[in-house]
Amino acid sequence: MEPNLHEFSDGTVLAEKLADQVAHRLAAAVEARGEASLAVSGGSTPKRFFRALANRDIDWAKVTVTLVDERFVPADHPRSNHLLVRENLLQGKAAAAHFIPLYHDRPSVEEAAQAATAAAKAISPPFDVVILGMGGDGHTASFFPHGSTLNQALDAAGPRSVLPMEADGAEEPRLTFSFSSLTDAGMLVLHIEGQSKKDVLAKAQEGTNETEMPIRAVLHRASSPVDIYWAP
Ligand SMILES: O=C1O[C@H](COP(=O)(O)O)[C@@H](O)[C@H](O)[C@H]1O
Repeated sequence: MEPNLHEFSDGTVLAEKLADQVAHRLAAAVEARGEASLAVSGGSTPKRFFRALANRDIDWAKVTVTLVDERFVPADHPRSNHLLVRENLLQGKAAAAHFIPLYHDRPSVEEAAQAATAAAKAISPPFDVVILGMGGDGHTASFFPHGSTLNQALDAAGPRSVLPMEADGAEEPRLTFSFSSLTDAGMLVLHIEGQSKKDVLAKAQEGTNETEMPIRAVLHRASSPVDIYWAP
């Protein structure tokens, strides 16, 4: 299934449109099932989108928010994805949402991943909405090129779980939801900005080696359609 590319004039317009679509999807899930789930990325790209979404008028108390991946650092660390979400998404109306962190204070990232897998069982699969990002090296979530558990993480037949991940390009050990946890979401979005990310996307779409560019796994074999949101 070919991804659908949605292009916007700038990041502010993109943030508002994406917030509209996500809010609509979450509200529909709340209406249908009495609850909704949203898994978001960290990094530098999603901040404007988070701020736009936080103002949307939905029943946030019935929404569970988590991260697609996390750095193995406490929630007050400047590189924590949880900190980014707390300061930009879990604000205003969205402060009523329930947040499930991936970071757990454990002696090793492997033990933290086990704790995160157990905590994530509170969310009924599949996620209603998953928002992925992409690094300049072609990583998404914490599926890093040549990552220590990459084969396991990208196994479509693997369990829904949170895995530890270490890689040269990752700075610190990571925690990441597995491919099977993320790619059957009701709404699966890849949110990228800037010409350099568009060039990385084009390179990813041309080739097939997932160890070099793990984003290819999502682009080529996600079971849900992938909507790419891009702005210059
Ligand atoms: O390390 C990470 O990076 C990617 C991309 O981040 P960006 O700063 O280039 O937008 C992000 O999607 C991921 O969640 C994060 O942990």
